[in-house]
Amino acid sequence: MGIDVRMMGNADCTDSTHTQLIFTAQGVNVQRGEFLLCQGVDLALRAGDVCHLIGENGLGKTTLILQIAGLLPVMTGRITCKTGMVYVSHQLGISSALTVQQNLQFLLALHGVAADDELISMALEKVGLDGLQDVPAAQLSAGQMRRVGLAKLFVLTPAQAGFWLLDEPLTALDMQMVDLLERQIATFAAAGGAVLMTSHQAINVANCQLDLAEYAV
Ligand SMILES: Nc1ncnc2c1ncn2[C@@H]1O[C@H](COP(=O)(O)OP(=O)(O)OP(=O)(O)O)[C@@H](O)[C@H]1O
Repeated sequence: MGIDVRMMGNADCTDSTHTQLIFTAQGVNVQRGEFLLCQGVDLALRAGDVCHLIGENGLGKTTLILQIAGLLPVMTGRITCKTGMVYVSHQLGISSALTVQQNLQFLLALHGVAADDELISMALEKVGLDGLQDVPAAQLSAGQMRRVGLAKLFVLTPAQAGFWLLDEPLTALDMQMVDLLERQIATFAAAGGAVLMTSHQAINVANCQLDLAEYAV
């Protein structure tokens, strides 16, 4: 991949080649309602950073991602993001009633991007869904469903959304797609984007990691 893997301190990926600060979490408590999972999480990501969020099952990785995405409240601490955000999760966002093409049109519309058929065709081809654009998502395999969500990452530019928040993006993907996605992440980071992603697999393109175990209560 031509990318250095540098496992560095949790709080700040300061070795990034870019200096522009994109995302910060300061003293954030990871919690579901009253149930506190992790305390005082700090993270600073600059343009070019790809951060691997790790921790054992149930520690709160998805919960923190949902808090960052604004889908769960941040009761303690502060999160700032200086750019548009793309959130990809295996649980949310794809409607089984809509076709592949309609789903992607909808996902792009959420980011204020016009449904350009040529752009969508290009993205679907990239993620190996060409020919399936008129198929209802209900008829897709788990891996194909994942690819619909990931197609967003092949359409939006860092200028449109410079922060990617990816929850288990590699789950259910074959090795070829994992390789393609890692290359896309590396390209995005090199173009000035920043990424925070969970995965129980190693991520070759990560340059830092956030270990939630260090903040567990
Ligand atoms: N919808 C929910 N309502 C209430 N509690 C939940 C809900 N989803 C998860 N939890 C609880 O919150 C805790 C953290 O879950 P979370 O999904 O954030 O963990 P995780 O680190 O992402 O785990 P995994 O590696 O298994 O995906 C768990 O103890 C879980 O029981």
